[in-house]
Amino acid sequence: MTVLVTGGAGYIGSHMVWKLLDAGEDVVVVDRLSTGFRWAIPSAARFYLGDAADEALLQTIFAENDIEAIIHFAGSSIVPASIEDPLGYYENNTGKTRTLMSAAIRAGIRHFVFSSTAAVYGSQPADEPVKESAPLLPETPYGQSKLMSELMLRDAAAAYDFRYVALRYFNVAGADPQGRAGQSTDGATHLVKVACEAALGRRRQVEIYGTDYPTHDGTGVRDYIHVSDLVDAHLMALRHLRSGGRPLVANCGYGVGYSVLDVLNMVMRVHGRAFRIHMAPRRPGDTASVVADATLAHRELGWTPRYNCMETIVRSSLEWELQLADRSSFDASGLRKVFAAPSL
Ligand SMILES: NC(=O)c1ccc[n+]([C@@H]2O[C@H](COP(=O)([O-])OP(=O)(O)OC[C@H]3O[C@@H](n4cnc5c(N)ncnc54)[C@H](O)[C@@H]3O)[C@@H](O)[C@H]2O)c1
Ligand SMILES: O=c1ccn([C@@H]2O[C@H](COP(=O)(O)OP(=O)(O)O[C@H]3O[C@H](CO)[C@@H](O)[C@H](O)[C@H]3O)[C@@H](O)[C@H]2O)c(=O)[nH]1
Repeated sequence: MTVLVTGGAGYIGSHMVWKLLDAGEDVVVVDRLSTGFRWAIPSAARFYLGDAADEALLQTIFAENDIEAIIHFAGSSIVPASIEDPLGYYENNTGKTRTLMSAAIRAGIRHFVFSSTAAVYGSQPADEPVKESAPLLPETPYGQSKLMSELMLRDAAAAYDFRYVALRYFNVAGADPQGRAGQSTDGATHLVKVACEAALGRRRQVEIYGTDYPTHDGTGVRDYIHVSDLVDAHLMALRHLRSGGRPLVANCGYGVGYSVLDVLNMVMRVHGRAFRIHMAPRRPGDTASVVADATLAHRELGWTPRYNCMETIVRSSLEWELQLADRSSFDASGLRKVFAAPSL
């Protein structure tokens, strides 16, 4: 029995592949390498280069492997980019998820774990920490594209022999404590990565997008979850489905909010050196604050975070950034480039 990981060359997907292999699972990856890297996929996983919604490719994968479950990370994940290219986001996050689900159901694959997001709650969560039962009012195409996929999953599970867990991730950060994986995207926009790059002199400064939010210091507040705890929740979700568990939508976060300034100060403290910050206007699509109530994931999946400490998250991110200069000398096909990665 084999687990198919879509987007397994990406940031979260590559951590998932390591986690599954560590747990003794047989793993196949499909990834088109749009933002992921060939070198990020452990050699023990079988790799198919291509689109997660390429039906001919999926048929080949299903014919050559005994796929029992799909963990679907492949997608587009940048909130502001979805405002500039809404149809691209609906296509990659919703349309392609539909095609993949349909192929899976036709092939008799009954277990599906889906990457959803806190962005489904929109900018005015009724209460914080936010529960899964809060109003779903996504204000960006990104949040909307993921919510539409959640609804397709719900309806498919009601109609077919098919069960799923959709995990609503809050802000994922950090890197594998063993240093095998991390966030490697060029020109990443995620705050922790941006701040670590600035600390290491790879960016001139960090822009703070908005200082007039109704938060403790005026900057945006998020619930940062260590990527290793997140992929652990996926493994628990897989076990939940295998043991006959009901379809589930669950938040993944720690229930603790950090502002942009809190994060920047932590990176400076852990690294031991200051970097330049610049106060900038609010970024389109951003919300003031979003913090998870993850009671459901704890209760239904038995999920217990191990790295719920901002300092640990930052330390592992900095360690990965230091390694990345070496790793960046590989191109997307896994071949070593002849030049060093330019600094940002
Ligand atoms: N990073 C976060 O904080 C966060 C939070 C909530 C949800 N998510 C979701 O988690 C998933 C993974 O995010 P990530 O941060 O690892 O992003 P990522 O960009 O690092 O990884 C996505 C991977 O999917 C691949 N991919 C994209 N579209 C594809 C397609 N159509 N077919 C095949 N491969 C494709 C990319 O090449 C890449 O390897 C995404 O669906 C994202 O929306 C991420
Ligand atoms: O250079 C930067 C980058 C970010 N921020 C702020 O930092 C916070 C976090 O931003 P970012 O790291 O870009 O994450 P989000 O936009 O919150 O989105 C992430 O977290 C969501 C879940 O909450 C996921 O769905 C998305 O895929 C993922 O990109 C926000 O207040 C941003 O305005 C800055 O001030 N400067």
